[in-house]
Amino acid sequence: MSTPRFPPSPRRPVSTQGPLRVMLLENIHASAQEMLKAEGFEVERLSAALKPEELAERLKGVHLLGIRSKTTVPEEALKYADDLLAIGAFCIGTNQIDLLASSVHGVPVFNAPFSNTRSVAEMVLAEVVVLTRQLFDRSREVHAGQWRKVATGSHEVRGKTLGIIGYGHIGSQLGVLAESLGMRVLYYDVMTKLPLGNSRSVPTLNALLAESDFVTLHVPAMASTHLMMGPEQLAAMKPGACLINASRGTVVDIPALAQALRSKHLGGAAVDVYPEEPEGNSDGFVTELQGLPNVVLTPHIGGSTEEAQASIGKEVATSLLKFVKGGATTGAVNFPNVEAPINPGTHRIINVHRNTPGVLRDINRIVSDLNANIHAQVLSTDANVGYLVMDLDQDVSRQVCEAIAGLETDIKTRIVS
Ligand SMILES: NC(=O)c1ccc[n+]([C@@H]2O[C@H](COP(=O)([O-])OP(=O)(O)OC[C@H]3O[C@@H](n4cnc5c(N)ncnc54)[C@H](O)[C@@H]3O)[C@@H](O)[C@H]2O)c1
Ligand SMILES: O=C(O)[C@H](O)COP(=O)(O)O
Repeated sequence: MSTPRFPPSPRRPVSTQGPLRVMLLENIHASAQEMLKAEGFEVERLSAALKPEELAERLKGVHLLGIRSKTTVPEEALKYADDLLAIGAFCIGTNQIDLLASSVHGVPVFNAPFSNTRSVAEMVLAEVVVLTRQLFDRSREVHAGQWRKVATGSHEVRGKTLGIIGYGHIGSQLGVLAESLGMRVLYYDVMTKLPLGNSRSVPTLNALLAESDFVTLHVPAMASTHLMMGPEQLAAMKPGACLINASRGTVVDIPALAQALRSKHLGGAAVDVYPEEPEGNSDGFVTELQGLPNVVLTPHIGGSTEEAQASIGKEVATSLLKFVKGGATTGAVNFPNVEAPINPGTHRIINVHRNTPGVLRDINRIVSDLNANIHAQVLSTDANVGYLVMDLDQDVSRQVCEAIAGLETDIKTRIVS
């Protein structure tokens, strides 16, 4: 766990006068833009990711940032983003964002934990059939005018074993779908998970690799999953088995996979995610897996369906709006979760501070010295920050807000009126 590096206290509330500025990157669905525009926000929507240096430059004056899996948000980019209120990750993974730095800069991160999971599960199931029938290779041959009608090496999926690594939202849905095709489903997870249908958990990764005709990865990118499928694990797979990775590119050792395919130890692979991916659609792409037989390569499209993207757009825009308008942090992945009902006729102060003893005492002293009446006050803390939502009489709220922002422990304070 790295040590938090708090930014210098701003000594002023975040200005939310005038329309809030929103920057949406990576072709985020128009549904998000429409919802945010309808609130009077100024929305800029770009089709590709930005490199960290450019992001840092363009974040100045931006209140809300929307990204997907390609935009890396390092601490450097947050340093000068004084007005940034929140980040929306319009996807599941949040490994591309420095979550600790975001938290200590007072910036909650919201994602969409479920909305594209069905799309991934459907694509992986299709790939199981495509790989076992070598459909891509046969199709490529016919496109090239070659007629090669063969049954050798082609199989039904009925009765075959699907091994799922990571039995979370995607893995468990995939298991149910695979059983409908008559597959036997095994899974390996570091957590105890309820087996759905007839699926069965196995105690170790090796046990799963030894029994599966298809191995599919559905784990998050984290230190413990980094290169979890390396030469040893690939060698432990059944001869002729196929590997599918639609999780994160860091999970599979690509040179080792290429070698296992070239040596014909594995019968095929479908790969959707790569250790390094291009920022946008106009960039070129090279991987060692290109040109290998029975290898399906897709450009990180597991969650890219119209249904999933429209739903993610609405889901994350809703979280951002609830945070901007009422300070709700429910679902934020790096922040204490607080949601307080709106008190009509009051002004709401939203404050993020360093979690050190005595901050609430200092804040309440300010309120008391200014003779303000508190209508509601909710505080929640985590190891690094405290998050306070407080409803006050309207006549003194601005003075209270200025005074709280002047505290040594202040990270980010604003008023919603
Ligand atoms: N290709 C795409 O477009 C696409 C789309 C959506 C999600 N994803 C990726 O898929 C990942 C999984 O998504 P999800 O919604 O199923 O996540 P989830 O959090 O619901 O499930 C992940 C599961 O992995 C398990 N796990 C963690 N470490 C493990 C380990 N070392 N070994 C075995 N199991 C482990 C967890 O306990 C959990 O059950 C996401 O984190 C994201 O990176 C990719
Ligand atoms: O984390 C995710 O949800 C997936 O990897 C999809 O990412 P994308 O929205 O960048 O396609």
